[in-house]
Amino acid sequence: MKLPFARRTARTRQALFRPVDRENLRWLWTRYLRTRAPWLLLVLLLIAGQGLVYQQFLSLTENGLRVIFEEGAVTQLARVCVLVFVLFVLRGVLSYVTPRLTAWLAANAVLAIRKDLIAHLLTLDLSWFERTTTGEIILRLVNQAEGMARFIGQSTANAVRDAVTIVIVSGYLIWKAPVLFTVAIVVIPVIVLVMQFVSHRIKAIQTRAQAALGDYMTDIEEMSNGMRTVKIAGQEDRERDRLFAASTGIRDLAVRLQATQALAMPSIDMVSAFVFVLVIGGGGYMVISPEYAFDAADLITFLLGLVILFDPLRLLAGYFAQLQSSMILLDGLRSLLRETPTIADRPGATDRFDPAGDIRLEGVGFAYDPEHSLFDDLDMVMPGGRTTAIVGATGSGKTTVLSLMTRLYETQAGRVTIDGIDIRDIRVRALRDAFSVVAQDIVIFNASIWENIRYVRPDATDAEIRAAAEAAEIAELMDRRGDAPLGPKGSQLSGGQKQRIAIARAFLRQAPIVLLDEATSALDQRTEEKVQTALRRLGQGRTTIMVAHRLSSVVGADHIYVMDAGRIIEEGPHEALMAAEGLYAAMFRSQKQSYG
Ligand SMILES: Nc1ncnc2c1ncn2[C@@H]1O[C@H](COP(=O)(O)OP(=O)(O)OP(=O)(O)O)[C@@H](O)[C@H]1O
Repeated sequence: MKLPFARRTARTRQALFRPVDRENLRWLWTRYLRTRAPWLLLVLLLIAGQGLVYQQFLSLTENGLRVIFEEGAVTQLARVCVLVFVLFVLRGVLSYVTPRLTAWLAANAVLAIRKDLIAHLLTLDLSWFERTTTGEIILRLVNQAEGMARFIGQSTANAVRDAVTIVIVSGYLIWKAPVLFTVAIVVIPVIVLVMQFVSHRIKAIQTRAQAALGDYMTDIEEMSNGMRTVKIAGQEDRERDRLFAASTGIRDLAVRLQATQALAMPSIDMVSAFVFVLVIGGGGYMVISPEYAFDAADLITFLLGLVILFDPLRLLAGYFAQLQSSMILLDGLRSLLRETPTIADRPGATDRFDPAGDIRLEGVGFAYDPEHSLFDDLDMVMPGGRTTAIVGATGSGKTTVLSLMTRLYETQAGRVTIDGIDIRDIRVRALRDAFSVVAQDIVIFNASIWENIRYVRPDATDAEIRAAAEAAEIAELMDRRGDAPLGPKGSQLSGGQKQRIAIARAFLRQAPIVLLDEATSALDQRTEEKVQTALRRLGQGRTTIMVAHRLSSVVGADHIYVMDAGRIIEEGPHEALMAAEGLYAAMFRSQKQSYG
């Protein structure tokens, strides 16, 4: 019978503070709190002051009672009353100053945590962002950081205050009546067991509650981003039901969490009632019995002491219950910081390379998902200063080639070189500075066209921005809209207008290598022709790599690669490919027939 119980206790005891919790707390302390140690010490002193106020109060009350019971001098009674009043004013002052100080300390610590999280987040690989939902990110940066502020600040300060009060008042009671106090604390093991049970459950519920909240935020983000599709497909009801279900899930978990946390306090209440019965009985007997030097004033003071202990004990129990939730939040924050970027500067990485040199893919192997490789042994050469085009069926890997060159993804075999230098030996910042990219997924911020173009080169002059806008055929719209923001994600612009902003950015950036991924696909034929001419001008003397479905736009390229399912199936200049009568020639003819 004994063994299973012992095992169970060992397991639950481990659950109260898991090794990871201890490690996380140590991290929180060394990284964010230790430097603030002098302030924390001051807080502790203020808190200890509050605890001492209670002890003094008890001692004064005892004196006051003696005056009443024994001597009956009114002046002495008045003195006691004044002192009690002064004590409570002092406590009032302390309980105003302490939270102000703790709130300030906590807010600063959380600001430091938030800054670290944001800075770390921006170092993570693109692939991490493609795996992680927006909800999970917001959850950490907003909710969990906020929760940490509460944990570090007010709740911990209060808990320390309560603990100090308990220690000081208990110390006083032990000194006054050790036997009676021993009777009172026999119930402590019961409290410990209840707390272990509660904390174990809270951790499990809080983990699920955090996941549910993250999913809910992701659902909201998806719904609001996809509103156009939702409305056209008439799926408002479905979205509503999805969000209702997610909200209901959160409600259920919140109720369960509160219910479990709330278990802590009534358990203390029940136990306290038992303690009072013991103390009134035992203490009363001691007063009545002549064997003990224990009078009515002693008993009343002791009972008052217990009453004073009662509230901090309840609050402390509540705090321990909350602490378990905070451990889950802390681990959530920590888990983000534990993510390490794989694409980072190698030791000794260089800034020195000639971006105008040839770009080569040598025996490149790559897979997004380990089960399905996309490239097995891919070789490509994009000569410096020339225009290379990559064409082929959708999903054949064209955009991925560009992603590997800019190190948004890392090759898993072989290497990519620029001017003969492995791009992994080049500093990531220096490598990316060498590229201007007009990608398929154009990011437009909710600012003016002007500001949107400037984004890629904040130090550009007004004249440079205007020239870029003119080259991209967007200057007229830019003037017309003035400072008006473009709506979230540029929702007030057409696809072609967004594309022209992206092209203007490429003009403004003036980087030595230009990557154009379906750069003009959304433009009408006349605008496309104008922009293409401008792009040819931009590409002069620069290495240009263009991905296009519309083959008419790659006719002028120096070299064309035709891709299929991650392999190069044909290559050469337009004329040679036409003469070869292969896939390219067939595609070109069929497009010519369709578009004229
Ligand atoms: N981030 C990603 N995670 C997982 N798989 C991806 C990712 N990006 C692309 N893929 C897959 O890799 C393959 C190649 O994609 P890629 O975007 O390179 O093709 P593409 O030739 O540029 O296509 P398109 O002409 O349609 O733009 C596709 O099968 C695609 O589903």
